[in-house]
Amino acid sequence: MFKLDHYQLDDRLNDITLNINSGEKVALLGPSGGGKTSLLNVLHQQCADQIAWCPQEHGLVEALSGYHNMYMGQLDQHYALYNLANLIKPLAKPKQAISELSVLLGLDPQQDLWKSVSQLSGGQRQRIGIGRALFRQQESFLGDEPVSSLDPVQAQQILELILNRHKTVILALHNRQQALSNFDRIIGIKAGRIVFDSPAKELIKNKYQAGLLDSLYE
Ligand SMILES: Nc1ncnc2c1ncn2[C@@H]1O[C@H](COP(=O)(O)OP(=O)(O)OP(=O)(O)O)[C@@H](O)[C@H]1O
Repeated sequence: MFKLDHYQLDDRLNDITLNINSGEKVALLGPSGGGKTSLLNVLHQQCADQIAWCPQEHGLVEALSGYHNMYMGQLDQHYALYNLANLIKPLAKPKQAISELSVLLGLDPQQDLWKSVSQLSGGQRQRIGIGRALFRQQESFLGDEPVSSLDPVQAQQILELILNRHKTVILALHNRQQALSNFDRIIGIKAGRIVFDSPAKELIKNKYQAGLLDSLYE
């Protein structure tokens, strides 16, 4: 589904060979500046219109409400006139769907959805960005540290929501434990190279493999 063969991107990514199949749940781990975002961007570009995409910089429109920012996830799936009508007065169907989604994200559908996003906290904005990606309703979700601003309980709930709603998930994460306990496959990236690509269970039970994970951050 996602395939790279000795891929090079200036000095950001070096000799990346990678195959991620439909149905895989993959976490990208590595130090800051290691290349996780660069890799996600390249994978996203391979089939952008079929992906629920949650970048680190959410690119929310500050002046618009949380509702309208979440709706943007489906902007390319509707006619311009439908989008315009919904901008002027939220339409019943997306309003219902986005309200339900906001509850699952721990947002108040009466309050938080209707403030302009410039009035929301960092964690609330992050959840609006996740909501926009979820609202795309695609089989694959790609996200760059999507739960980094959330408390551990909420982060876990939202990770599960993302994992349960998508067949294929690829997330860059900073939290090793979140990666090991929720994902099947872990890819370690450092200085633009893949340092290891391993089943999570091997990293947990095999001492040599666990050492690889430690060395990623040394
Ligand atoms: N647009 C760009 N043009 C050139 N180099 C870039 C660009 N964006 C990032 N880089 C460089 O590429 C390298 C990898 O950055 P990248 O953002 O992919 O890492 P990361 O693992 O996602 O880091 P973080 O965890 O801090 O988000 C870094 O050295 C960074 O300075």
